[in-house]
Amino acid sequence: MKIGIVGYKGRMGKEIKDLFEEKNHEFVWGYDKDGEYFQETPQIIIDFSLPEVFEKTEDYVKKFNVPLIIGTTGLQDEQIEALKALAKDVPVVQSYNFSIGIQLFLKMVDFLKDKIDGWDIEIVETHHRFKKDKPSGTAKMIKESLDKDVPISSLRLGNVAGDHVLYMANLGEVLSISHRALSRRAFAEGVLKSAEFVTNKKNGYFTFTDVI
Ligand SMILES: NC(=O)C1=CN([C@@H]2O[C@H](COP(=O)(O)OP(=O)(O)OC[C@H]3O[C@@H](n4cnc5c(N)ncnc54)[C@H](OP(=O)(O)O)[C@@H]3O)[C@@H](O)[C@H]2O)C=CC1
Ligand SMILES: O=C(O)C1=N[C@H](C(=O)O)C[C@H](O)C1
Repeated sequence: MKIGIVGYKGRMGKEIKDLFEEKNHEFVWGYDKDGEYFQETPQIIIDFSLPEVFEKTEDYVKKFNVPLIIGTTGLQDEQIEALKALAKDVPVVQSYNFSIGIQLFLKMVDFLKDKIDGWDIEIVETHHRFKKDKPSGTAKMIKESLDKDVPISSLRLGNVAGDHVLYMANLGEVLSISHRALSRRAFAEGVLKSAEFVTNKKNGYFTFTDVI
């Protein structure tokens, strides 16, 4: 497929471009801080950038009338609503984490959440020093799936690709679930799966849970 990437010069943008090209897909369009790269109209747009770029992404998706895969974190509620509106016309896949491991993590949370009433529960996320948002989108997803207002601690250390730990403790024991992304490849592979997933869809709002 012919892909377009918003944030194509960034860490995730480059990882996604590399993986798609390894799989014989073609990078034909991009948008980044210094503007547009245009070789051809893309068949899909992938956005890993910043919430402030969202309106541009929205405009380009409408202009090209193509599916959107969006992994940018820190989106405002109105931007999620705008994505849902966009999904009436084109397929949209939105997730704050495109790794398989975090999907399994969320399933474990779903299994545990009504069994830990009265326990102390805390989320700790660790990311590279360049990450702009805090707490991570994934930590927010874990909190949301717990249906509880639990504290989140954020560490910004070196070049960590993405660690999330959920701690649960009563007076006698500590239980934890943890996930570590060893590189950004794990997220890029989820993006590729999502791009394949939307190829036969006309429209609709999906998360990565729907994809796997
Ligand atoms: N859902 C998931 O699985 C994952 C989500 N993410 C999220 O993806 C996003 C990108 O992460 P990452 O690649 O590490 O970040 P980067 O900062 O490396 O990439 C973002 C890119 O967007 C560019 N950019 C900044 N401002 C603008 C602008 N106004 N217009 C156009 N482009 C702009 C940046 O340029 P410049 O560098 O010059 O500022 C950069 O090239 C983040 O929100 C992150 O949390 C990350 C990993 C996995
Ligand atoms: O910015 C990152 O790097 C990451 N961001 C996502 C998040 O905020 O949860 C996903 C992953 O942990 C890497």
